[in-house]
Amino acid sequence: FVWKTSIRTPSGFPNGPKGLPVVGNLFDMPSRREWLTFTEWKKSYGDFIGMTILGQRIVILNSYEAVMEMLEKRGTLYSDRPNLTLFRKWIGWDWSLPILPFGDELQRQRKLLSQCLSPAASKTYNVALHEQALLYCKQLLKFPDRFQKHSRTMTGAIVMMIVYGHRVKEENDEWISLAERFSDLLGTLGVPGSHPVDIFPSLWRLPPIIFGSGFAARMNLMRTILQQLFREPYQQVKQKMADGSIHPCIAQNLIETHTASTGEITEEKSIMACTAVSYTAAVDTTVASLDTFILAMMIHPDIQKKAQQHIDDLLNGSRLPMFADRVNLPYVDAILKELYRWQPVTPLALPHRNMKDDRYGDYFFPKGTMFIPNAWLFLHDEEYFPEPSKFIPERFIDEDGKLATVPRDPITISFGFGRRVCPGKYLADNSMWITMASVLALFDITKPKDAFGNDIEPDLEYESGAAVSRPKPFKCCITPRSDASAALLMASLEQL
Ligand code: HEM
Repeated sequence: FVWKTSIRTPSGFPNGPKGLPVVGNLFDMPSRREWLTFTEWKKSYGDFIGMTILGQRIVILNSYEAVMEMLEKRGTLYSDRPNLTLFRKWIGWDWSLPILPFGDELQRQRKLLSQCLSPAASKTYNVALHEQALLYCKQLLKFPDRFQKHSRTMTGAIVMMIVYGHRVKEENDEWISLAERFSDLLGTLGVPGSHPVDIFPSLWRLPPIIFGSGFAARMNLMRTILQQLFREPYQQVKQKMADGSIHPCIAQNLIETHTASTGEITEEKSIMACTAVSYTAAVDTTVASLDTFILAMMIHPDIQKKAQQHIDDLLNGSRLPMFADRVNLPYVDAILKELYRWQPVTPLALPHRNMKDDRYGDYFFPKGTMFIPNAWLFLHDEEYFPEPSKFIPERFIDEDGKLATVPRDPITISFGFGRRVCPGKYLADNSMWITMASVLALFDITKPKDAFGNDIEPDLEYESGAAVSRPKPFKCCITPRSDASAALLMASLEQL
């Protein structure tokens, strides 16, 4: 213990808060909205903040240029992940792509996903995305107060359809319920990497009951659910392929392209793993983005009206927006970029780790250092985004009313970096665009009123979970813009 926690800071390692003997900076680490503290610390420590927590060296990267050089250009060196022993050993999540260490399995899974989620491949899901956006609007029409629940249902339905060709039931879908149960349990485990077994990995050899019977029961339950999520939807795809009832989907595509002439499916475990992780990776992130969209439109009626005007000018109320209209609706895209910038869903991306000693300028980083890129800071840099706390989509529109080319496009920052960049980035972006365009065309989003007719102001503070930042629950009014828009939605749904 003493050896592990008393590793001396090597010369050239960046400065940071002083910390205590043995525990290091354990008590300096902010427990919520860490990116704001790291941004504040930049004033004292600069672009690199070096810390040690119980022997683990950590560097906060407050410099965009350093992130581009280290995580992007020297990507092979900086693509490992911290060793999340609790996930890997106790709940059996060692196959999960976001936590895989750098190596063959990571590369295999990323290659499989890029075959199905490249920019070109992502376009093939546009029909399914459009359909789900319309169904989402139908739910908004029926039960506007439950907009946050509808965002979750829609995103889950998109993933299950695209990944497994599974059409979810409106209520109590077995896979959605299981995946949601797993997400809820995950939320009870605290910040990944903070459990004693993550800090002292050899503890995993002891039974989890040393942390209490409730904890051990949770570990067991999570392990069981994960096994089900890993195997069963995949087996169902194989079954449906055999009886000819499969809907085109990622799992089917991967099975077909990896079936040898002998009938053997090569890389089958990796196919099962990269499909099974999609739900967890996609839902919380996309739902948080949609919540931010609704919130931003509610508190900026002028921006909402302007976007609606653009849509009306193009379509004259004759139909709802389609993907083909995207090029002619740059203002909707500008709103999306501003959402990624204003309240990034993953303000610190996910931590990376270096696999060899390295130097950057005068700094020295020993192998195994954990790097946390402060994406929030890069997206709130006044030099690139004046008045960064304000929601101003016009930053991304040029003099001709087209999308401007900007030096820091938020989409290149808010989905992470280098060889660990989010593989679902294009799918998520397309899904956000069609949902936003459909909602803007059909609904007015306004603040709710109190008993005296006054606007109820939302709490604009965000909650931070394990990696995702999302608005606190809020209320809003979502009403059809006119009788004609409700009729247009019904007509569009009939054409599906
Ligand atoms: C708005 C929605 C989303 C946001 C903001 C987002 C953001 C991110 C970020 C920041 C990372 C970490 C990158 C890094 O380590 O540098 C990540 C990783 C990942 N994302 Fe997303 N994501 C979104 C949606 C999706 C979707 C729809 C999918 C799948 C269909 C997905 C699958 C993944 C996977 C598998 C990883 C792990 C990659 C790895 O470790 O190599 N994400 N995402």
